[in-house]
Amino acid sequence: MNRKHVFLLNPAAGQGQAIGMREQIENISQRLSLDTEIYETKEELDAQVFTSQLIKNNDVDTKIRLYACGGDGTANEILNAIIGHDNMELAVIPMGTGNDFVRNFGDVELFRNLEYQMTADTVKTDVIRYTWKRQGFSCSRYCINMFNIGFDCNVVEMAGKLKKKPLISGSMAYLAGVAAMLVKMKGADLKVEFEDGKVFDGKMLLIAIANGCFCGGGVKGVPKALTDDGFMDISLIRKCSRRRFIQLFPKYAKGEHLNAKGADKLIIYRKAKTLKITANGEPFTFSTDGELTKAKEIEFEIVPGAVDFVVPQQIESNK
Ligand SMILES: Nc1ncnc2c1ncn2[C@@H]1O[C@H](COP(=O)(O)OP(=O)(O)OP(=O)(O)O)[C@@H](O)[C@H]1O
Repeated sequence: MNRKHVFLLNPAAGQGQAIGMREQIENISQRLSLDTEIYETKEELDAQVFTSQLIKNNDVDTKIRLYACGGDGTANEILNAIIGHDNMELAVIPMGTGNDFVRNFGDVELFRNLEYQMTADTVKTDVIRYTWKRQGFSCSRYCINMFNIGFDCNVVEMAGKLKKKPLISGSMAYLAGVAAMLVKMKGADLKVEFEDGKVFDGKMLLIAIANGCFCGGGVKGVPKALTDDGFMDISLIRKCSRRRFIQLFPKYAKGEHLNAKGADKLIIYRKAKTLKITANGEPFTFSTDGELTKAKEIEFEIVPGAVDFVVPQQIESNK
């Protein structure tokens, strides 16, 4: 089978570092005699549109490795084009702000090594399908890393606004977003229906529905999530005082909050294959792999082993 390597560079991700990769990609491709194409995304959803077109024009004997050179948002767009198609592999070169999905596979720096990426094997990775109504029509899309609603989602929203200001980097914007949201402590008011019939109905600080553990640039908010166990992990933190959450936050960031004192009363943590969330009132904002949407009701379902994901390993040097 033939093999092609297609790099999608997102100039809007992180600090725009993806654009600087062009020369390095060309040099390595030449040295390893690889069939390579480079494409610079032009706008939101362009990575998905370009990939769909590529799949349409592909012959059945060519395997394509697609490299999301950006953050989780770029990877999400490629995922939504390749899902259900044979001979497609997803690689992520972390050049975004948070780069949270690759953190599930160890050293982020390994993912920045192009040669490792171009020669690595893939692993089967689960994804989460979600269905919601847009202008009366039912839509389904896929998430590779995490959904956030409430506190974490509000931080993403605030950080997105701050990032546009001059001299504020992505990580600074995220920290400022956390600070702003600690002042507001705005959560969400939702009905959460678990697959075993249990229901949580009311105000909460946040809920995360996760395939991977990390959000917000390394915050290990859903610490038991595994990308290949056939389950999504659901972490719900009940409404609590600012003081209580500030106490908990250092543990939350490190993924040590589930064993903290009083955590059993504050946190509902479950593994599940399906889940339904409905707004008690106005539609709520949710973040999918860091991108924001509004919905009144969403249904989630795990799709086990849906993607061949490239996991680079250190290559032993001969020197
Ligand atoms: N040329 C472009 N101009 C503006 N936006 C673009 C362009 N190309 C892609 N995008 C959009 O940029 C957005 C951000 O990309 P991405 O999520 O990969 O980076 P990030 O937000 O810095 O990283 P992370 O999600 O890991 O924090 C995506 O919504 C994508 O659709």
